[in-house]
Amino acid sequence: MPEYVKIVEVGPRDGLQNIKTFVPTDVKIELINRLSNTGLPVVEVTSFVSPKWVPQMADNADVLKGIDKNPNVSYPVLTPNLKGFSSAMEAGAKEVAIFGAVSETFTKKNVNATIKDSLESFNSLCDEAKKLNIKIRGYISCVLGCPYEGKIEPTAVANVAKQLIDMGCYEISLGDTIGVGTPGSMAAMLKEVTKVVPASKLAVHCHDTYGQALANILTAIQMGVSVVDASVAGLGGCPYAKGASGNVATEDVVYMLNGLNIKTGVDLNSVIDSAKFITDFIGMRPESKVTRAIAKL
Ligand SMILES: CC(C)(COP(=O)([O-])OP(=O)([O-])OC[C@H]1O[C@@H](n2cnc3c(N)ncnc32)[C@H](O)[C@@H]1OP(=O)([O-])[O-])[C@@H](O)C(=O)NCCC(=O)NCCSC(=O)C[C@@](C)(O)CC(=O)[O-]
Repeated sequence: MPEYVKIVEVGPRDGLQNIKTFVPTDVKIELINRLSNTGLPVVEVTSFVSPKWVPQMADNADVLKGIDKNPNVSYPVLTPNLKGFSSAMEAGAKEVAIFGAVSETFTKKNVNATIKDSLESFNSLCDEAKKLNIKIRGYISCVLGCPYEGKIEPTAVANVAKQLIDMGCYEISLGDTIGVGTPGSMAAMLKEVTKVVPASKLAVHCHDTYGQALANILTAIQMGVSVVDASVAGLGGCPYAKGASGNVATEDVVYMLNGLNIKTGVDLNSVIDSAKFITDFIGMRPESKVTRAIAKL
């Protein structure tokens, strides 16, 4: 087991992107500022995607420019293409994330391209990013199952992961986009992917649709993965993945890792306060069982 696990907070982006009512820019900024003071090392801020496709992220530049940048925190943003990349650069991004998938149908629905074309487009984006010394994180969606195509072969995940690493991604986040994985399928997928990309360059990004996220994360950690994506209050879901529900809650991941004596640097109570802040605003109960138990909600 690792001594330290890096938690990548995706709530302000993945958590909010699927919420239909527009969350005002100042609320997004306040959420990110609060999360930045919890000890989280990475807070994904927003996406520079088409506002027609994801209206909730239309204020991307204002959010990125408006937050108080904590020098101990990285603030990546999603960029689907060169247009998004150049807007992200204008707004001062220092790290970007590209997002591929292993399912043709999902890729068409999510970025309106084939897998091949989307990877070619990401390759051009990576060339630009490397010229500017911008760090690039790579996502792969549907690694344990696709809402449209069902079962996904681990070798297909390994193939895309290798291509993203070769493009210059420093880390690949493996997304169980619709939360259908189990410790069994997670282990089988990681066994294949680690043949071509070392576990030290992998992260897991688990949605909790079937209640398997913590078990899947523990499996990944036991196999050498030490980066875990999570979303405050368990908010989240890709708008282009039918049936996607929230990400694993950051509070639940921190609680589990605390119990394993694995350091995260994250203060659980501060994350719970951030979870209450955003769920009070949205008018929902936090999905996190830890927050519900501790805050008696
Ligand atoms: C990729 C596109 C843009 C293609 O969308 P398209 O419609 O094929 O794009 P296009 O190139 O034909 O352009 C159409 C219009 O969009 C504009 N446009 C084009 N690009 C941009 C941009 N970057 N920013 C702003 N505007 C843009 C472009 O200028 C044009 O404007 P118009 O002339 O009609 O006024 C679109 O499909 C898109 O934005 N998709 C993003 C979908 C998305 O954000 N999904 C959620 C994130 S992925 C996820 O959640 C999964 C993850 C990462 O969490 C991991 C997991 O859980 O699996």
